[in-house]
Formats: sequence, structure tokens, C-alpha cells
Amino acid sequence: MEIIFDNVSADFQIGPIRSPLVLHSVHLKIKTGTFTAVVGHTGAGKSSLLKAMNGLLIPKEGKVLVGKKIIDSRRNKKDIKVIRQKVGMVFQFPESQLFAETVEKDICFGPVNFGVPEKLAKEIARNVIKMVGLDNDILFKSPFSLSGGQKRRVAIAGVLAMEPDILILDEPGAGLDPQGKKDILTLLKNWNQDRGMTIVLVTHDMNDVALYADDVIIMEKGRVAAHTETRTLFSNNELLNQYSLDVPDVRRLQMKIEKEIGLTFPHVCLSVEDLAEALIEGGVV
Ligand SMILES: Nc1ncnc2c1ncn2[C@@H]1O[C@H](COP(=O)(O)OP(=O)(O)OP(=O)(O)O)[C@@H](O)[C@H]1O
Repeated sequence: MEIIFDNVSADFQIGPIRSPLVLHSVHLKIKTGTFTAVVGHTGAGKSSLLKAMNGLLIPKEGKVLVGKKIIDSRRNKKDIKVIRQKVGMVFQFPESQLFAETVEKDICFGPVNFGVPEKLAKEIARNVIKMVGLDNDILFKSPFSLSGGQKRRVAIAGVLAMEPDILILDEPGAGLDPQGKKDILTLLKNWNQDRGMTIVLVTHDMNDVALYADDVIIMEKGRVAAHTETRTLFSNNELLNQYSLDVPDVRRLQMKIEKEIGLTFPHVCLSVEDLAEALIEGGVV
């Protein structure tokens, strides 16, 4: 299922007052089965872009299409309901929204609310808890007795229980230790590669962009400044400088090797394995 933004401008309604535009004339196509990172400075509109993907932010002008369903200023409730189910949103620190006595109840809440019978919801809970790499017995524990990383996984399992086709996540690694963050991002990458799940995530970490994302969207002042393949971005110094974006550590190392020993690589390396292979092929080691 793809996501299309057709000339979307949006603002927030705060009581009777409307905020300035937070999205300006956004045109975008996120293809089915891709893993896309959204980057940009603070306040650039990354979270707003995500919210517009699942109907939490309604366009003032233009429309968002998710498959055949439309979100526009007419606010078609039926379409928005389907989109909210198809596009699972994982907020920043999603574990802060865990509330039930047990993990099982927490995970079943969404599906039951959408009319799924309780028995089936419990079966779904067993499936999704496995998908996030946790054991079944955790289902009967209090979510509040879990570690930070376990809570994050349970919260993501709660979103997966709605059986979304697309998963959008606002900094899913925030606040986790490096291993916990790596585990979560690896899970996402596996779902993307093995199940074809479309993933869109906001991150500030260019190492993660290099390792996990196929495509990158650069947001600036509510606009899509660029939408490009990851390798293309990291080979385009002009674009990186223009939006003051860092390069991943492995790319920095590659650039140093290029400069110091005058080696020309056939492509931009995005992982340590990638760089090692290129060095072996180039006869350097
Ligand atoms: N609920 C809201 N009501 C009014 N304005 C908002 C709301 N949420 C965000 N904004 C405004 O929209 C703009 C974009 O914010 P957004 O959260 O999308 O940026 P961001 O790129 O995700 O930033 P960060 O990296 O700091 O999370 C900002 O100017 C912000 O003040």
C-alpha cells in the first residue's frame, strides 16, 4: 500500500485558533515495501508529516492518499478510520501510553475496540509478542514491571496488533541503550524485508539512516526539501551541506581513506561490511 501526498498544506487547530502552516505544498510518493527515513532539523515538520499519514493531521489543502482511501479537508470519517488501522503510528516514547494491568490486555485493547472478538484478539497478542521478540509469558505481566526496551517492544506490539500494512514511527530508538535501539531497528528492517511492510521513521541519527533506510526524505520549514535514495544522499555533498546534514561514521572513514591514500571506491559505503568488502576488492587489505 503506497502513501501519496498531493499538494498537501496543513496547520494545527488549537481551540478556535489555527497555527501557522506546518506543512507547505507537500508532494510525495512513498512506495509499497520501502523503508524511508525522515530527517531534518528540530521543528522542520517531521512529526507533522507522519501525523498527516494517518489522519491525525488533516490537510487544509490538497489530499493524502493511502491506497484508495483519501484524507482531505472533507474529513471522510470512514476513510480516516480505515487509514488509522492500515497505517500504524508509533509515537515518541510509546511506552508512556501503556495503561492496562497486563501486557495481554494492553495489546488486545486496540483490536477489541475495532470489534475483533476477544478470543481472536488474544491469539493476535500471542503472534505480535513473538514478532517483537518477546516470550509468551510476558503477556501476563504488568507492563510497568518491564525494562525500558521491553516496554517499547510491547507498545510496538500493540500497534502491530491492529495488523497495519504500513508502520510509521517517531524516533523509535529514542531513550534506549545502543543495543536496545539496534534490536528495535533490526526488527523493523526484518519486517520490511521479510514481510514487505512499508516503514517510515523519523530519526536524527545518520548512522541509522545509512544502515536501515532505502530512501530519505529531508524536511525543512514544513516542506519536502528532497526525497532521494540513501546512497544518493550520502554521495551528494552539496545536498548534505545545504541542509547541514551529518554523514554516517562509515562514510566519514571512507572519505578519509579516499583522501589519505587516493583510493577511488566504486560506490558510497553504508556499512562496515560494505567498506571492508570494497577495501578487499580494491586490494588495499
Ligand atoms: N500540536 C501542535 N499545535 C500547534 N503547532 C504545532 C503542534 N505540533 C507541532 N507544531 C508546530 O509545527 C512545527 C513542526 O513541528 P514538528 O513537531 O512536526 O517538527 P519536527 O521536525 O518533528 O521537530 P522535532 O525534531 O523537534 O521533533 C513546529 O513549528 C511546531 O511548533
